[in-house]
Amino acid sequence: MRFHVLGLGPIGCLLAHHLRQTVSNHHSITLVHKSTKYAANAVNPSSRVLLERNSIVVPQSGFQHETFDHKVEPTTSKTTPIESLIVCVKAHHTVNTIRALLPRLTPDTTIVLMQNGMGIYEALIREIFRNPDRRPHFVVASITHGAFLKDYMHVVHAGVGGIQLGVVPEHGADFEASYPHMSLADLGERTPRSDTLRHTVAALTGLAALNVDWQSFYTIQMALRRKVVVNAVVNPLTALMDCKNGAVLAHPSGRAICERVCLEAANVFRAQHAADLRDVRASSREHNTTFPFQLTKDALVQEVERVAQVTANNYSSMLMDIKRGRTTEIGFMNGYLCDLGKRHNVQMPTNSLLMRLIDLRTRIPVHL
Ligand SMILES: CC(C)(CO)C(=O)C(=O)O
Repeated sequence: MRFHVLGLGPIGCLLAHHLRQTVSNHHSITLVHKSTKYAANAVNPSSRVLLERNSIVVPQSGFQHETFDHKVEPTTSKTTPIESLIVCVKAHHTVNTIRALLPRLTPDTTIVLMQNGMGIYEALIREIFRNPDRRPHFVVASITHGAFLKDYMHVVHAGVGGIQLGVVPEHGADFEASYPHMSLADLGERTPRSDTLRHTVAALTGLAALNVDWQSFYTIQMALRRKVVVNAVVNPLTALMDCKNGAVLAHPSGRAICERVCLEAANVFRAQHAADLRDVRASSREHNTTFPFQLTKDALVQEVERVAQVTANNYSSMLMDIKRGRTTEIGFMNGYLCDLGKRHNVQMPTNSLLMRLIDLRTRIPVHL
């Protein structure tokens, strides 16, 4: 089996390190670097992926390296098909990077989406994998680990959380059939196509140190929706105020904004749930008719409070992006919620204002 890790930010390094530690050396793990400069340093025999926890640094070697630059086509020498692609690039780079790797992706490939935000899978389906019969398998994940890069390929695992992953249902296959007792046998009869999915799920769920759970797609969707709301509050507020996550809800104004974002999110999730119910009734499939409590405004506010507290000492990824002059993932956070609002005719004034403020913040160079 050939694993490729695309994007060597904190989560990419964390996963690559634990994968190499866990899976046998018969399986190759290739790190796909964003530029030749980084790849050239990485192929140096002394180069390692460094994982730091509680000030102890553990080096990990045994990787292959490739270059990837989302502005250029991959070179023709790198033509081997990719079996398992673990995508850890920023949400807004995903479509471009995957498009450039397209000659190496087949319907047998399994793609794991590990990013912050929502709407990435939908963008890939809309813009690249339009034909359902030629689509790779997709796995989506929600991650609650806290990690940051100290240096290139040196990740600090600052807060131990977990990874929940779910297989995106595709026509003809219901991967949730036996939930909650899912096993690899539920991934269908053994074919080259189902094997990449089976090996990917087995490898990821084997990463004990990262607390990886395989969940039903419904559970993952719920986790992702709750996480996107947390990000829609914490990320823009910390980026605008230049503060750590713990500070945003410490003042009544921050709490008031949080309440507004959560109310708008709960309203749009409710509208989406009602629309799903109408579709399901029309198709006479079974569906849970009750709106999930976890997506109500109060439950969302509680979740934002919980995460802001657990990650109180962290700098959000959006604040770091702004400090480094990089594009933020706001389009896949508040932007995702606003798009959902448009689709279901729900007003989203606070989310849309936060988007505009972040846009302004990235255009006006302020020295933080
Ligand atoms: C949960 C949170 C806010 C933790 O920092 C995060 O996911 C991010 O920074 O993007």
